[in-house]
Amino acid sequence: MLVHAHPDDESTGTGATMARYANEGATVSLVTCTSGELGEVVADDLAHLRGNPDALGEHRRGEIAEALRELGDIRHHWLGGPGRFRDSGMAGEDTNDAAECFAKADRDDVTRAMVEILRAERPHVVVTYDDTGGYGHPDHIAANHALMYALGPAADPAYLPELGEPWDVPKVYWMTLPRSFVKDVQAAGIEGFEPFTVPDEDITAVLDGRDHHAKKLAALRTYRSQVSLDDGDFFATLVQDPRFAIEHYVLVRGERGPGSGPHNWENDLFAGLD
Ligand SMILES: CC(=O)N[C@H]1[C@@H](O[C@@H]2[C@H](O)[C@H](O)[C@@H](O)[C@H](O)[C@H]2O)O[C@H](CO)[C@@H](O)[C@@H]1O
Ligand SMILES: [Zn+2]
Repeated sequence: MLVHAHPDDESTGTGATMARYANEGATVSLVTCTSGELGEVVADDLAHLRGNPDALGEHRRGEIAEALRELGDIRHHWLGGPGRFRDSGMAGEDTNDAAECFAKADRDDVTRAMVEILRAERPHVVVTYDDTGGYGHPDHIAANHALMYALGPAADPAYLPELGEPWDVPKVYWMTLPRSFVKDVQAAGIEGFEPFTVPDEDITAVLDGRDHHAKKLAALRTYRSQVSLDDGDFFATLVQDPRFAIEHYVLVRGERGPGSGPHNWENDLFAGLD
């Protein structure tokens, strides 16, 4: 199970991982916390969505449905239901304080909604952002908190038993990028990734999803409101590189399974589970 903040985050950060496990017949579920109502609309033929959060949210809900079909058989949940928690906007924007935004949502409401999904899906592995949200977006940080604060209650038989049988998630990973990745892409002229990386020795798992790079690209292409892969900017250049389908994780809960290479990286998130 993967927990992401906005439509398109799942494909950008973990699309190849999702495609690999869906291809292998594993049960892959996704929790998206907001519909991304405040995103910048990059496609001029979608200009009518600019300044119309409800319309953009509805449009992005359609985009993610199409994107997930490109990745494989993915079970999709909106945290609290579609539109329940709304996009908080980029860090520092006034919208970060809007009553209905995800970053300001009531902790009990968020935990209840996440526990309901955790107990329904009973995932052996859960993936989300690190506690910086990857790049500091309030909704990404809130998504990390939504999962991490729900792990205890989900496993507690005394917590809202009406939400289902308790479930203790065996393994949790946070997504990240190794510092070596930056050196690789800098050689290709792609700058700006350094702040979002960790030392290679801090990585615990690497999923080489290059066999699924095409699916990751196809999923990203469905997000026309947010992503243009043909404008030659650094992101468009990055995603075309097959190395973009190599996805890296740090284990933050559970036992590390067998690995390989100089840092003994796991190459399977289910490593060590029976
Ligand atoms: C990848 C991601 O998390 N995107 C978020 C982010 O989008 C950025 C935002 O629209 C900003 O104004 C742009 O300049 C930047 O290029 C975008 O990546 O924040 C949005 C608002 O919270 C969110 O909807 C989008 O999914
Ligand atoms: Zn996001």
